Amino acid sequence: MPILFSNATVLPMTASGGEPRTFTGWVGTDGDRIALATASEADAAAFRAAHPGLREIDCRGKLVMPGLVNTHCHAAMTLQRSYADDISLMAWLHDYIWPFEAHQTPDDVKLGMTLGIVEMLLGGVTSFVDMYYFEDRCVEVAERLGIRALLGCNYFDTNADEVLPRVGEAVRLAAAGSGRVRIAVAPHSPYTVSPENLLRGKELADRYGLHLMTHISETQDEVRIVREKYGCTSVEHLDALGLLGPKTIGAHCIHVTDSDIGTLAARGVTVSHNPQSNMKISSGVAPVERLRAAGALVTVGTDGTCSNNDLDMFEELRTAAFLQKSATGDPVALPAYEALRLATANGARAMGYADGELGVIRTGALADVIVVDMQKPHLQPVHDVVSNVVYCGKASDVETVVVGGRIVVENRRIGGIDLPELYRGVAEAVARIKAAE
Ligand SMILES: CSC[C@H]1O[C@@H](n2cnc3c(O)ncnc32)[C@H](O)[C@@H]1O
Ligand SMILES: [Zn+2]
Repeated sequence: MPILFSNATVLPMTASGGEPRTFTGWVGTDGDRIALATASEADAAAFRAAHPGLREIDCRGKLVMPGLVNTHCHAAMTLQRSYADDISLMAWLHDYIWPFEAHQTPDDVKLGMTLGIVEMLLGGVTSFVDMYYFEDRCVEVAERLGIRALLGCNYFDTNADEVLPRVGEAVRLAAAGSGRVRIAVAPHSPYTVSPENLLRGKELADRYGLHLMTHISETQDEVRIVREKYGCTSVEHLDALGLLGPKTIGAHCIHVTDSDIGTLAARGVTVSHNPQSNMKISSGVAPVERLRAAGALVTVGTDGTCSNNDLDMFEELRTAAFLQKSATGDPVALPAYEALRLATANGARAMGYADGELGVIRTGALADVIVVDMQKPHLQPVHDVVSNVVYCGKASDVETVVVGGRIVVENRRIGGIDLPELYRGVAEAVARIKAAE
């Protein structure tokens, strides 16, 4: 059903160039696309007349903007939220996360993924990039809840023979759905996956035309391990193997040399910056401003809820901006509009959408749109709407969410989801997994 958002403050965003002006007006959808973005009441009236039976949503005092794109996540790790805090990445993985994950069933992952997607949708995330296991369950949940997703089949050396032969099947499963959910190949990292298995993943990605995603240069420990094994940096290692290209998404990229930065930019790699996870695990600060200056495509992700510990992208992009200002000693670093662009238009590009096709509000773009209620104490007054969104916004300010022209959240409710039942199921699964450890 076509939708008309009326009397809204509209923040269109742009894929490149300067800031477009916000305007007061109307945004209309038809099918999965935006069919109207106008300040003209006459155009809105014509749209109404041409679309009898449309759903009109009064957005007085509200902001209509593109949905947020989370480019690095392990959504099913909601099961491990606050399970292992205040320790280093290596101890966290070896002593807590991997033992916990060893006892998870596909249905547990389905529950964790459901909780993660519910949290993201309610917080205005309309697209996400994920790396985890049991992709068939993840495809099923993403399709059911209506979010847009790029789901990476994660593997290590230990399970490459099990995961890689299933990639083709996952691709076919996703292709049979709505088109909003796609599959990617996801070797865990250059320190846990051998060159041979990295190349097997790359071969599959090329064969099916898929994205490839991995963790890159996340900690000093990684840098040391990779240098000891291969005599070079993680970026040099992956580049020598031919793994870096425009369809590669590298999470973190913290401990990178000037030459690595040049390589990431030259190859067109997406760098998913995950500031809260990096701060919490004390991994370091990614050189976002230097990456941007070199021309790299930088985006924002939350990482999993065991290292964050939530999936609030408003918080995340605020942290991204604050962290660059703090780390560089320059208050001008990563200004509000640029931070928001990382989490909208840049994220869309990272997922393979053409500039202007997603992550912006313009006629012809995919209709992934959110309505933010600005009638909140922390969002008033509005000297600058972008500043308010980036520096004051919260996931809980999102009222309505539309993905591909379909309403998936309305008045902060997701149809067909019984939240108390979901929380009970999650608690039971977690209790069983912990008892088995
Ligand atoms: C790649 S998902 C599968 C695998 O990776 C683990 N993991 C989650 N977050 C991180 C991170 O920030 N760095 C390294 N590994 C991570 C996750 O628990 C799964 O085992
Ligand atoms: Zn991660």
